[in-house]
Amino acid sequence: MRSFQFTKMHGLGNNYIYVNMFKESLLEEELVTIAVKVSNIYTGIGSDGMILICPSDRAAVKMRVFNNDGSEAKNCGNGLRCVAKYAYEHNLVTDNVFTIETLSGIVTAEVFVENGVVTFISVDMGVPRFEPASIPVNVAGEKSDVILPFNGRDYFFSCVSMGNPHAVTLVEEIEEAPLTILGPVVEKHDLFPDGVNVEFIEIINEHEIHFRVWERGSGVTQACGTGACAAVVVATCMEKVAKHEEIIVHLAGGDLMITWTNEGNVIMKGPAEVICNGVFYY
Ligand SMILES: N[C@@H](CCC[C@H](N)C(=O)O)C(=O)O
Repeated sequence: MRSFQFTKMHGLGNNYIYVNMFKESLLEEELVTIAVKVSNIYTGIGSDGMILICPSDRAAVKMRVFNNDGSEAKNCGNGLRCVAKYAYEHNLVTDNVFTIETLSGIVTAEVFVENGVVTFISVDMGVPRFEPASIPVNVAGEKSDVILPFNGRDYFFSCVSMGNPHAVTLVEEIEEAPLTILGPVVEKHDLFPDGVNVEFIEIINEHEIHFRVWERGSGVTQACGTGACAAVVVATCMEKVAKHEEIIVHLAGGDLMITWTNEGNVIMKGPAEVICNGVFYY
């Protein structure tokens, strides 16, 4: 039987099994199976997926993200904050500001430290992309908006890439959003050849929104960092929230602070927590 050491961490309840690939050596061809195994709540550890913290020749560290169905994603906002905390607290980096490579590019993270413990993290998530091919979404023309009829009602989804694909729709009452019914239908809709993360948002005022997510490859989660960024970008384009100001996104697991800056980058700020450390046998 083989084994590896892991740390389970969460960002606002969005929890992953983190593996330090500076020390561990998992076989590439087994990563999908291992991600599914560790995520299983009955026979594994139980998580939204698995995240590898790897050496990088382009940045201080590299993050690889696997959803709990084994699919690999190109980005993860809550994962980035947890990776930043782990990297700083395990001396993989020495500065408070450092870069993290993802499959969708390199981002910069800043950690805020109290008594050697990282309590808060800010990540420059880069520039959102709207072109249909960059999401990808199968629509003609330049606009990435789609209307999906469901249960006698038309849902208008604005699509945006934050390195991974998002479809965001506005609802009147967040508690009434058909998260578990419409979420999986949109996630696997033919319009989205790579699948999509599905977000429902309710505008509270020009500085606050409610947010619920159905994540591609993981289903309902407590929070989605890239989804919160996408939500603020879409709400800004619809002129529902203040432009270039910090917006508080209320997720099921807590709050994220998101700013779509004048320069075009999206800044995400929020916490990250360690749950436990252990050894996984497989
Ligand atoms: N929870 C993440 C996003 C994880 C990947 C996503 N499910 C995908 O497949 O793109 C976040 O915090 O951004």
